[in-house]
Amino acid sequence: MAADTFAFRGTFFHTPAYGQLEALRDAVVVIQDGKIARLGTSGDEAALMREFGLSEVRRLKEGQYFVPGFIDTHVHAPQYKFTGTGTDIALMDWLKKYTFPAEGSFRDLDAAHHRYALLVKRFLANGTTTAMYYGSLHLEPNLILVDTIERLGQRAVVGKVNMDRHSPDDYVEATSDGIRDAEEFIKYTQGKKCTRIEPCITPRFIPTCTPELMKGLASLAQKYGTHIQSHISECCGEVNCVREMHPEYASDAAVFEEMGMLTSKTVMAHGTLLSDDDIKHLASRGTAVSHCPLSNFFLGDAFFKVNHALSLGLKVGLGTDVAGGIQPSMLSAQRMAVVNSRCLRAHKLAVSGGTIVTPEMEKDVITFKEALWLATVGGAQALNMEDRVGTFAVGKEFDALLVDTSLGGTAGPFDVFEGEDDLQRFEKFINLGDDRNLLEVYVQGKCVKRGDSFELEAAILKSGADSDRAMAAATPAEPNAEPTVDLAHQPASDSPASGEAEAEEPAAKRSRR
Ligand SMILES: O=c1[nH]c(=O)c2nc[nH]c2[nH]1
Ligand SMILES: [Zn+2]
Repeated sequence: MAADTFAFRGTFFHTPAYGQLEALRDAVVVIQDGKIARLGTSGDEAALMREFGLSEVRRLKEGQYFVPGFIDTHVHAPQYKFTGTGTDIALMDWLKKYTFPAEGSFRDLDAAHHRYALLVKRFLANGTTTAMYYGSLHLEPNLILVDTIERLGQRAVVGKVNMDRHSPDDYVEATSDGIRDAEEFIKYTQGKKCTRIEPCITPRFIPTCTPELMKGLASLAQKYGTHIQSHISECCGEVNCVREMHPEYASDAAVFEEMGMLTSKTVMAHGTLLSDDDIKHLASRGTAVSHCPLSNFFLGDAFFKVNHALSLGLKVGLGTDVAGGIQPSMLSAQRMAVVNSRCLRAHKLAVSGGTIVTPEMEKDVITFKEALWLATVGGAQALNMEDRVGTFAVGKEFDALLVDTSLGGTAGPFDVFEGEDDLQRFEKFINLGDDRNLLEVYVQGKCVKRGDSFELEAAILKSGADSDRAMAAATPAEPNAEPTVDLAHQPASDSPASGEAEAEEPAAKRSRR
């Protein structure tokens, strides 16, 4: 048996169609070279073992299931630092007060290294096998983010943030520098030839980007075939600001269209204030929206209507939008998507002033099955990865979570009672589960997290190769003080005393020697 060929027998849950939860029971799945090579039934087991030279097929225990890995289509990597705080103000002030200072502090590359290791581990532990990340403005911390993702085994689309106006003096770039650094970031990321990691063009949002910058970035996206991400029609403050800045365009979508930003590899976050015409326009370009329900509750001012957008042909994925969204978990995002849809129904009823729930009101409601589809297939579509991930099918890469629903009592987040079938157990996991239920996390057929161990990093550590780097990453120093970066007065090459991580020389520094 080839070392990279193995098989499982058990129940695999996935959502091949919107709202359809399929349980492949007593299935035998053979994984070879990271991909699903065969998907059979228990009756095929002996033949599959012979065909692939397998000496064993691992059987899942009762209450254990596989589900496709979750795909988070919108995360601000540096904002993980303040997730769970700063929830008191609207977007434009929130950016100034919390976000820009936090992102700027990643100029301290040791801190960046330490924080990004914690971020990627947290997301993998919560079952996010693929993430579309916003990085920060400065080039070097973004290279560290890419290195960290590579080392820990996550699949990701990563962008260096660009912003050349209406930004703080110490967190802004000249247009030409921004385009140059974005290109350097793309080359660095593509140069790794890591099939799990793809670069992305990332103009922060229209208010902080000149047309010249956006057009230059769109050319780069075309030249290198990259993804694009930004924010669109996200809240009243942003939309009103864009209308003032660009009275010649009817909407954010019209601005992005003119800048060449709407492609079939573009993901726009939020879209709560998109008109039907905008949605149809995005759909005609193959552009997706990342629905970020929890963040929309805090910063978005309005509901994104998932079912309505899908009915207009839009691609829709799900995002945590850390840190506008305060929970770094796609299980939480799924629950919030359901709650969002129920709020929409309640809102329509309230507006009607009556006590009759009409079929029209019901149309917006989604269940956990639709939410799971958004977190897997919808995300895969948004990232143009549908042929690779999102469901269990022959030829797809094995990105999967081994879920255990049998942790009872205080060892787990929920209890299972007599007579509950596997569908009920699985629904409990989606609605109540957390990282404790995730025994193993697979990306491209590799177990990247098992129990408390991050397996790729542990292997580097064990092999002794690059051991200083692996050691530092495996045991990051705990922060004991706020970094004292004063971006207004400190040159980029300075290393401010941060007290966070001191052990490792940042990979980006070394890689550029
Ligand atoms: O939720 C958000 N988070 C951000 O960082 C951001 N920047 C622009 N618009 C944004 N929205
Ligand atoms: Zn965002």
